[in-house]
Amino acid sequence: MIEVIKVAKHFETVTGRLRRVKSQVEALKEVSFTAADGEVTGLLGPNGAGKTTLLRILAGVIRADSGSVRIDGHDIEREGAAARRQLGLLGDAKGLYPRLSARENIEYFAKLQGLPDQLAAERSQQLIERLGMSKIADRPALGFSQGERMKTAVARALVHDPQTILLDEPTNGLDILATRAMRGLIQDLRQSGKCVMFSSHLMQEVAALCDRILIIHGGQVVAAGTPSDLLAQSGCDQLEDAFVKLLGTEEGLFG
Ligand SMILES: Nc1ncnc2c1ncn2[C@@H]1O[C@H](COP(=O)(O)OP(=O)(O)OP(=O)(O)O)[C@@H](O)[C@H]1O
Repeated sequence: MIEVIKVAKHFETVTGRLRRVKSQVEALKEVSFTAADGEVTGLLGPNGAGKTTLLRILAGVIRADSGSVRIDGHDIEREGAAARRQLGLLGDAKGLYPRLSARENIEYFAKLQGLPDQLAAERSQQLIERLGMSKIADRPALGFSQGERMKTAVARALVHDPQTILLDEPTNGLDILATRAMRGLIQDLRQSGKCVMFSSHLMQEVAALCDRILIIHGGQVVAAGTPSDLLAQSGCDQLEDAFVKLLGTEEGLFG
């Protein structure tokens, strides 16, 4: 379960060589929500809405300026290690160690999470089978296709069997078959009682998979609820129209 209370985050940027100009980006402005176990929560918003920033804060990769986050009851500031044990993150970078094989990449992360060698090997093998990676499992990651990299990164995020799973644009760059496999995996995770949160700027993707949807725009939650809640809130009878109305712009949603 994820509990977020009034989380805010800004970034400072400096431009110009001769005359340095400082500016500030308010990436998140007092965002609050709860994401439950056994549900898929979609984080929907156009480019630059604050989705990646929010997921990175939830995963403890960057710190919020203010507000609080609890993962399965553990405060990410005060009980960071306990919170991170419950978390699997598929981040935006998906960097793999190029000289290690897919299996070694997965096992290495399992060991970083504190799994003993044998359990790390067993869990890695289970995920390799579940994700249909047997043919690439023992090849070095260097030269992997986008889909192969994605599968390895997903296995790595799930290898310690986390209760809460954060996926940043998990189908980005995947072909139709790989996208369907990813959707199946997300549904299986929900079925087994996990709390799954994933970000997307594609309305169709979120509508197809999510029990609850959080729409963010300009660093703020502009609407939240089940798909039928969103229809009721917007007064529309099509989800696509509801999203546009709640967001106040069509920008970036249908890319
Ligand atoms: N390290 C950073 N330094 C400066 N600004 C940043 C930084 N990270 C994010 N931002 C800014 O914060 C805002 C939110 O960015 P974020 O990456 O969270 O959006 P997003 O919803 O994930 O967008 P996209 O769909 O385009 O990936 C943007 O205006 C972005 O430029």
